[in-house]
Amino acid sequence: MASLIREWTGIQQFPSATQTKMLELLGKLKQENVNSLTILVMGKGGVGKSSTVNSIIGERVVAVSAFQSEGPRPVMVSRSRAGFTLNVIDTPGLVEGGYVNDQALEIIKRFLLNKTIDVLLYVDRLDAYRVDNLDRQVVRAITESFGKEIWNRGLVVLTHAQLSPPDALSYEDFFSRRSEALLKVVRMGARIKKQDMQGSSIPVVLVENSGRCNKNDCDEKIVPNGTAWIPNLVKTIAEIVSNGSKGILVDKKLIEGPNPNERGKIWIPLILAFQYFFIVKRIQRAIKDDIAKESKPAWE
Ligand SMILES: Nc1nc2c(ncn2[C@@H]2O[C@H](COP(=O)(O)OP(=O)(O)OP(=O)(O)O)[C@@H](O)[C@H]2O)c(=O)[nH]1
Repeated sequence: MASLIREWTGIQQFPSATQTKMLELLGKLKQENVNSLTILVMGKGGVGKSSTVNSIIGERVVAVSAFQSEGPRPVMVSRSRAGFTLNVIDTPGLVEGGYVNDQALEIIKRFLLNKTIDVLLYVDRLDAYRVDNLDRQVVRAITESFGKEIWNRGLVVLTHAQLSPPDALSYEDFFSRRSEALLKVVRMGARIKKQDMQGSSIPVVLVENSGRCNKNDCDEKIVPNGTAWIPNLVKTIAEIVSNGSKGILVDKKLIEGPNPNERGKIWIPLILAFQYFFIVKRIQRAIKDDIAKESKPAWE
């Protein structure tokens, strides 16, 4: 890949418990002959995509802003550690002025040309209470760009995970309702039936990018259910890579979609044969019959 690959020094910023788990997971992947991973991060604007990229890499590699981000994106950050290369691609928000930003999608697709997406992180916020038609359209746009199969390699990331649920709901209840609602939208937008999913359904992972994130005794950042979220996210990514589905190679054909001139070409000989046997032949026969019936021309 044409980007600059740097040593993954950010990993040393993690507490040692996290480092150990991460290196173990990378080791396992290497045992399965996976020496590099390309993770695509997508979602609406302001949901925490760039912050999540920074959290995974352990460095401030992409600009984060409470308002609309101005840093150039898509951008691919590549880091290598002990013979393993991690590529994370941050992308611009997919919604602009209440609509799916098709132009951003086009730019993302072209940026990905000849790359293989190993895992898609579809990012949204945990602290949102509704899903709407726009969410479905965003998922549909991703599906139309990369094919339904991308969701076999997809995982939903819910940021802002350190929240107190409203209406006396327990954290687990709130999380399961929010994830179910989002997964339903993803299945609808991707037009996938539950039974069509390879293996189990799309995993949902909690993320808290804030510096004020709670920590456990080992100094690891935890979400309110007690999970150390960085190793958990990496573990889920590793599970997706090993789930038996294939990564998505973004080639020219995928980017340009089916050639409209090719569409329906296969039917042309069939239609011609149908016309010949059922229309031309019939008319010919009718004319012949007509001639045979008439003894004297009508004009005489
Ligand atoms: N509390 C909290 N804030 C977060 C979290 N993730 C992101 N933020 C904040 O949300 C704002 C937007 O975050 P970004 O990472 O820039 O979001 P983005 O999806 O890349 O946004 P766009 O650049 O608009 O596409 C920033 O102010 C972040 O500090 C999180 O998990 N918890």
